[in-house]
Amino acid sequence: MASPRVVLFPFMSKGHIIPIFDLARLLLRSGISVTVFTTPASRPFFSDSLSNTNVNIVDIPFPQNIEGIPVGVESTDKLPSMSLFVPFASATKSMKPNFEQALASLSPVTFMITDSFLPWTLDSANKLGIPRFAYYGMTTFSLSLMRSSSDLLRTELSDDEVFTLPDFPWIKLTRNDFDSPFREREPKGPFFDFAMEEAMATSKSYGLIVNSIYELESVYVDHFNSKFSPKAWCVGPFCAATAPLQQRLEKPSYINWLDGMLEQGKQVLYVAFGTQAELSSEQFKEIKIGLEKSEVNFLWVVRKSIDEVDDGFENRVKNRGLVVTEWVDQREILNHGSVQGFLSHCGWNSVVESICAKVPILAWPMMADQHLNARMVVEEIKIGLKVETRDGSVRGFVKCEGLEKPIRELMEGDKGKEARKKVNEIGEAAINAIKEGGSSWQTLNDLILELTTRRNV
Ligand SMILES: O=c1ccn([C@@H]2O[C@H](COP(=O)(O)OP(=O)(O)O[C@H]3O[C@H](CO)[C@@H](O)[C@H](O)[C@H]3O)[C@@H](O)[C@H]2O)c(=O)[nH]1
Repeated sequence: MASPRVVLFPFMSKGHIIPIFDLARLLLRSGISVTVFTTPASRPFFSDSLSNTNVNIVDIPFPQNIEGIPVGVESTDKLPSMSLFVPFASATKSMKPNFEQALASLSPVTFMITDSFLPWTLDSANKLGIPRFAYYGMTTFSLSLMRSSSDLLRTELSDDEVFTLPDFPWIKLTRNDFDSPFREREPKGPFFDFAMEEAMATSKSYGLIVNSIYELESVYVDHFNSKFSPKAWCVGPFCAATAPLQQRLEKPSYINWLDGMLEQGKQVLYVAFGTQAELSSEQFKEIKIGLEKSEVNFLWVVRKSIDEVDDGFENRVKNRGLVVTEWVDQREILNHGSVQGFLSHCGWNSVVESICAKVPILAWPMMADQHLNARMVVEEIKIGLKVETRDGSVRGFVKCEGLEKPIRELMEGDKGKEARKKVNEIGEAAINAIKEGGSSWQTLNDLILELTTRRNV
């Protein structure tokens, strides 16, 4: 009998594509044939990352002539501004005819996992009688809190007024923990309409795939699955299925730099804010001062032009700090022996990667689900500390002092030590979850069995 075939279709954003590469590896390991959909400009990224696998890669043209979006931009990290997200995401709808044509030409597809940001793929799945799972880059912790808070957020609560939820009385939340437009009293606008379309398609899908681990958020997985549908399946951490590093002639210079730090017995703070967060110039300046004053060794990946950094800063910190403007292998950095802390925006992939590398986090959430992820990191699973905002509010400006103190605490203080101990324990459990007999391994097997039996009925 031919092996089951699964179709994967990530949204065109690095934070959504990268975990799907690892999910493909997890599925291959379970004897599944995998086809991944992408667009021509992203194809090289796919074929490089999946080169040592037999994943079938299909590219379909990305829509052209979308107002405001430069020609050739096929991934959100290349957008001139995140304000173009909705036109970009909405434009993907016109890929539907090509997607359906390619889908129909594949051998029978057992099920498909498509990004929740591609809600129109549900219709394609239904037309061809294929069960669709929506991939959410979020935790069930965030999903449960978002859904359970929606009524309270429609009341007169002020932005930083603390409230709790009857089902989770131990978590203190504020309106500011939720991103716009969801935190508004009367949410509306193009992004809200898009999110409603996404939620509607998800509610009619077969299930939700979550890049998390049952043990990490069992209360929230159980809550979600008892109150909402469709069912959320935690089959992560995907990154623990990552391919071993390939042989290479030369190491990137930042790895050589980290090697040097390790040889001198020095600990390094890794600083990176993902692919989407937009930092103001004022905020950028405070980071430089905070890093300089903290006196720790650091590797900072910036998405801004070097000119904004190059005011003598690099020269002043040259013996202990490295600023990198290129795309880096974040996992290799996090797993480097010298890296002992991560100043992170708490994008969910970064959190999972830090957990698997057993590196404690200094949380500085900026947008999307990041504030809720930061609550999970600091208050729920206690694997990190938080930067301090000037006025103590959730979204306040962070002055250099609000960075300097917690950076030192994370790298050298008792609270950092506790967080490091906790991340070691949780990291070990997370890595074990996808091994034979682990919770995610079992959940994925159950899912495959349910779907293959269903198809054979
Ligand atoms: O130079 C770089 C920069 C990033 N990465 C990788 O890119 C991914 C980034 O993902 P994430 O940390 O989640 O950040 P964002 O790209 O900003 O994530 C978006 O998507 C996430 C998943 O849905 C959300 O949790 C975030 O809030 C949202 O901003 C990670 O795998 C990183 O390892 C690299 O390997 N090299």
